Formats: sequence, C-alpha cells, structure tokens
Amino acid sequence: MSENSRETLFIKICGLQTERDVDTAVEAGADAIGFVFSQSPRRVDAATAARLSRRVPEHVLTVGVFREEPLDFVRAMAGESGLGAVQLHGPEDHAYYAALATGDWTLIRAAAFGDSVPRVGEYGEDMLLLDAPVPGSGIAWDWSSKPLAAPGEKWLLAGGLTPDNVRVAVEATSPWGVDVSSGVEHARGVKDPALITAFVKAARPPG
Ligand SMILES: O=C(O)c1ccccc1NCC(=O)[C@H](O)[C@H](O)COP(=O)(O)O
Repeated sequence: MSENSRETLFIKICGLQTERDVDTAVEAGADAIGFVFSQSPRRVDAATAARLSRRVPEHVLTVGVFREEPLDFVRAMAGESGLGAVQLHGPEDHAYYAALATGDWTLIRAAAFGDSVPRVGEYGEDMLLLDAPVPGSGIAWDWSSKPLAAPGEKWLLAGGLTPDNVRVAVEATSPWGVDVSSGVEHARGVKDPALITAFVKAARPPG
C-alpha cells in the first residue's frame, strides 16, 4: 500500500465551534475537524480552538482554516491552539507556502477547480482540498470534469456536500477524502449533530 493509500475515506468536518459538535464529529468517526480563524460566521479564537482541541483524540487531525492572513497570525493561531494542520484558502504564493512548510503541521492547500489539474506538492503542501470558488458557502460545483486530481493523491472533495449527495459525489470522483461545513448545519454557522452523524454514515457506509 502506498503512503497515500487508505482503506477508508478520510472525512473532515469543518467550522466547529462547540464542545457538543466536536464530540459528535469525533464519535461519528471523523478523521479531522476544522476551526475557522478568518472572517466567517464560524470564526473561533485561539483560546476556543485550544479548549476544543484538548477534547480531540490524537488520531483525529485538528485543522486551522485561514484565508489571506498574515504569516505571523497563522503561526500564532496554530501554535496557541495546538493544531495538527493548517489549511489555506487565499491566493497565497509559493513564498508564503514555503514559510509554513516547516514540518510542524500538515499543510493543506485549498483550490477551486480550474483549467489545469492541480498536483499535491506544487506549493509544498501535503494535501489538496478541491473546493467551490467561495469557501464555506455550501454551494456545490460541477464535479463531472475529469480528472479532478491525479489518481492516488491525497485530495479532499469539498463544496456543497451534504448527507444526501456525498455518496454520489464520492462515487463520481473517487477522492481520498471529503470535507463539509454548510451541509451539516441547520442554519448558517450553526452545526446540527444529527446531520454530522448522518454525513459520516453516508460518506462511509458501515460494513
Ligand atoms: O467556513 C468558512 O466560513 C470559511 C471561511 C474562510 C475560509 C474557509 C472557510 N471554510 C472552508 C472549509 O473548509 C469548508 O469546509 C469548505 O469550503 C466546504 O464548505 P461547504 O461548502 O460549506 O461545505
């Protein structure tokens, strides 16, 4: 099995803000949870993310989500919150990525699908997240273009996923993992535990 191989789909639940939602995601079987540190109804501060991270078992990756933030802010939030990964959503350049590719955390590059097929590692990242043009909007995009990413690479499908469409999306695109935020909320920025559980079950049906 290659380093990127997994027997099961990797699942990230993003935009968590409460103990209840973190516990629900972990109990449901999420592999990663995300905390948003940039402008968003889901924004958290370092103290909140640190408090929530302490509840998370070691096998679950804690991810800080950033869009166009100063490098020092990203480093500070990652350090103070004890994050395992940093996910970048802006138009950051190679130098910005290089400054964060220190090995202290997993580096995730979010990109909207465009004319060319992105490759993991182009910017020194460890993982790619293929998302809608507006992150966290809950708007799905056209996954039917093929290929979305090179086979066998560590990439997450994101953007408008829900418990109702995630299985179809996974079967259509064969991603390494999936990421969701709006699709597990009953109001913008307000997570719904039942939807979190339903999403994980639908993405990775038991048995
Ligand atoms: O969630 C946000 O509001 C957000 C703000 C700024 C940068 C990124 C943001 N979210 C990124 C995510 O990881 C989302 O989970 C991903 O874009 C999918 O979102 P959704 O379509 O809502 O499931």
